[in-house]
Amino acid sequence: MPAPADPPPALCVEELGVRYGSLQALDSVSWTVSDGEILGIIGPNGAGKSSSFAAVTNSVRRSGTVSLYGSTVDGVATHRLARRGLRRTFQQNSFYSGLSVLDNAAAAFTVVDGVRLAGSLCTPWREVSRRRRHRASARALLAEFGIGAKYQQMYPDDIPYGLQRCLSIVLAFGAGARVLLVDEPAAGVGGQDMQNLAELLGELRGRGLAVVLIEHHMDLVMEVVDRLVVLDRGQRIAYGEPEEVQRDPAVLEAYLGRVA
Ligand SMILES: Nc1ncnc2c1ncn2[C@@H]1O[C@H](COP(=O)(O)OP(=O)(O)OP(=O)(O)O)[C@@H](O)[C@H]1O
Repeated sequence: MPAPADPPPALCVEELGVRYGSLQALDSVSWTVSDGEILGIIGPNGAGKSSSFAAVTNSVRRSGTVSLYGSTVDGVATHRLARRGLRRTFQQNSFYSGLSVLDNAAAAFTVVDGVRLAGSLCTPWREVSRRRRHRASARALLAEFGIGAKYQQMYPDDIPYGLQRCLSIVLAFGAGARVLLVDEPAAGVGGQDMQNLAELLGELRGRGLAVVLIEHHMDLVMEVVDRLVVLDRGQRIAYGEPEEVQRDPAVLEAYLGRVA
């Protein structure tokens, strides 16, 4: 009997290209990430890291093919990809700033469950119990990730910045991410906050998420990633295990050498 085929990777990116006018921001870049794995994308400023996320989520015009769990998602709208579990966080936090941390988290569960306008009008009591359920799930999610009652009642902008960065990731998880693209979570954080981020990303990997991490802080990258893609001027110049990539002369020249 033939051996069963390996399952497809969570996300498979093939020959991704992005062009802004005359600038080739990304040129035929390929990589994969699997469930329970963290893939890092690094590279100097302007290398094409954020464009990679924009391309994968179909928020810019791009060439190449992207497959989610074996199904091509070329041309699928960004919000539909999110509903299918491909979600991203941004360099800037994007909370509902007029809602408490708890209500932001409850909104994530509403996203998963869907908004039911007809239900709200015709069976409002069901809607009330649905909202109560979402708040209970939100409270449990936040508590599970160490965001206690004290912070849950506050506005996101009023909680410590390091916690805001973790909250973005927790909300994306709560909203149903199976493949999570995390864009520079450690920008502006340090010390214990950086360690908390590393633990959070490791926790999500342990829960089977496929995580793609763009990050400039090399200590965080080297602590958490399983594999690395290195970009420079839109080209993939290295791809592999962190230790191997770290020794690659092209990487030392293009990126690590400039950091040291
Ligand atoms: N919307 C845009 N229009 C035109 N050029 C853009 C646009 N977005 C990015 N670029 C350019 O494309 C190139 C790649 O940008 P990108 O933001 O993907 O790089 P990056 O690796 O994420 O950089 P950084 O580390 O500074 O965030 C850069 O030269 C950038 O100036």
